[in-house]
Amino acid sequence: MSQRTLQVRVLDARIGGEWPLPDYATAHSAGLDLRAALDAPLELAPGQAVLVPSGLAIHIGDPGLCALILPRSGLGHKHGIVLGNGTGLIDADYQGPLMVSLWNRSATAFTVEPGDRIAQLVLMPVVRAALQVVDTFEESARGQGGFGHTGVR
Ligand SMILES: O=c1ccn([C@H]2C[C@H](O)[C@@H](COP(=O)(O)OP(=O)(O)OP(=O)(O)O)O2)c(=O)[nH]1
Ligand SMILES: [Mg+2]
Repeated sequence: MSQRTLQVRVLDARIGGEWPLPDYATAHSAGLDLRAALDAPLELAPGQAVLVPSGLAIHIGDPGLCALILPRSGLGHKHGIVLGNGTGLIDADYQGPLMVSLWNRSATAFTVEPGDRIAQLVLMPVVRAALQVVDTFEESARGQGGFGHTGVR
């Protein structure tokens, strides 16, 4: 396991007070659960997306890292509560409030309570590309085949 320190600013005093600072739920969990720093319950209508503050700001400060915000599988599968942006990408130089775009993709309204764990943050390595323009590629076995060209079985 690799571990880094991560600078975090607590923007909502309930974090570290009535709600714990994000932590890994089990010894090998990859994600830190983020909470909804809401003042009141939030009802998400079917199809609605709302930007929810996490109450935190992070500064990764290392161009070799980023963070991803991912849905929680239970909320996503059982209740259709996923992310309005698919996946949130947090750049290493971002210092603003960490926000979670919560999207109710289901046909049923869903209520998020203040302090609910709504998404998870995963720190990831980044390899940045230096683009090299070429006229042709050395041909690979796959070539231009894609989008299911290998079939299903
Ligand atoms: O779910 C998310 C996604 C992004 N961000 C913050 C961190 C990220 O570094 C910044 C910009 O995100 P991104 O580059 O994905 O959005 P953009 O629409 O391209 O905005 P920008 O023009 O600011 O880069 O917004 C969040 O707080 N939550
Ligand atoms: Mg951007």
